[in-house]
Amino acid sequence: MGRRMDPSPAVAAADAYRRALRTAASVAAYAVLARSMARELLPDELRATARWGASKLSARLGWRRGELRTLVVRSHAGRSSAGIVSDDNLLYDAARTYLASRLDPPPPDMPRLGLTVSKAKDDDGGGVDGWKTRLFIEPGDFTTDVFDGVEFTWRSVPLPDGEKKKNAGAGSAGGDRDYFLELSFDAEHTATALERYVPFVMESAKETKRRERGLKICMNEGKMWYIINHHHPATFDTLAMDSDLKSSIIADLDLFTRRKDHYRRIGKAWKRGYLLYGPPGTGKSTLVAAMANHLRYNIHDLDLSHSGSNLTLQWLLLSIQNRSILVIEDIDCCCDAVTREGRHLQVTLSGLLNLIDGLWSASGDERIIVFTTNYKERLDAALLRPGRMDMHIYMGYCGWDGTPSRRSPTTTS
Ligand SMILES: Nc1ncnc2c1ncn2[C@@H]1O[C@H](COP(=O)(O)OP(=O)(O)OP(=O)(O)O)[C@@H](O)[C@H]1O
Repeated sequence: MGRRMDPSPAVAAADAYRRALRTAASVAAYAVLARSMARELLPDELRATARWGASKLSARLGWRRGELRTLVVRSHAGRSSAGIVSDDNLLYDAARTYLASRLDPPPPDMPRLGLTVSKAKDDDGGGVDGWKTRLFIEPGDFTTDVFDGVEFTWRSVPLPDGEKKKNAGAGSAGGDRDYFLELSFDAEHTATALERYVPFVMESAKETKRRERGLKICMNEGKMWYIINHHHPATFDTLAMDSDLKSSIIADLDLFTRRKDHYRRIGKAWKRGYLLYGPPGTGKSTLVAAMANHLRYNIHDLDLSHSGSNLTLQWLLLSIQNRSILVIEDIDCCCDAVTREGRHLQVTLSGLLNLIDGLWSASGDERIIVFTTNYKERLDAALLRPGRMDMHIYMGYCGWDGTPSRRSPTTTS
């Protein structure tokens, strides 16, 4: 007679649940049991899918699985004792940006949407650079979003008339503040909402704003940066370059932007250096423009012959904002050179490198420095030593068939 094997704990649990399900008297009891069963028997991914399916089903059947929790997201972060509205609520603006990107293209089940067309202002609020459209939920309406298998409902709620007055003039969004947002979800997912979904909304909005940002190119004269709009059409798609090399540069840039915590952890300034070298006219400046367009970073094109002393240079470097590319072209000949007026430059290469590694690195985040040269072999050893420029990229002429010549990039750190 064969020996009966003991069932595994999972099989035993499944049998016990099946028996209980058969005898469950009510729909509510069935739902509670099914949820416990899923929690114990399903792997994480399946559980998320099951949760999503269950929430869809419950929405269709009109019954709620659990208690509904609603977070109220107002346009301002609080109110002083005098009743005056205080700082902007960053989540409110981020949620509007995030929802606008989710509503474009408009979902078929939302026949009515709000639309605004506004001037696309440059970052510094200065010049106007075209216009942008934005879709949003009309007051009284709602939209749902599924994140990690959990359903989140965003509802736009009009402010009571009395509150509208108090809000008038607060912050930059004007009439947008005549309503607030409600974020509702099953109360059991409160931790997911606060710890994962809200940060996700904030990050997504940040990314959208980054993509919409108008770019600048800044050129120096004395202590000043002169700023013009940057509309260079070059992108990685238009750049003629070996495809593997191109992909490795894009991957390197993308990794850099995501590694804030990594740089903090290892105690290094969040910056990355690229040395572009190769004959004249092979696309080094074009590559810088493509990098700026890809990252949505401003370019600071530093001409050392216009920067005077180390002190002026220090001033210039310190006034560069985060998310910028600092470019110094023809680095082989711009230090220790002579200006057009015949004066010797007071900037030395070691002074420049010290400033970049020291003060400049300590004064900001997420910055890229690019040196270009036609003659890598003429460069000072201090510039080529490992860790100084993180990636050395050769830009060569195209071959007869139009394929660019290639050398593997060298990564020095
Ligand atoms: N690889 C390339 N892909 C696309 N366009 C290119 C490429 N190389 C050169 N060009 C075009 O040739 C012109 C000169 O290119 P660019 O100024 O970028 O070269 P460079 O290497 O920076 O030159 P220099 O060393 O003299 O500064 C630009 O108009 C650019 O559009």
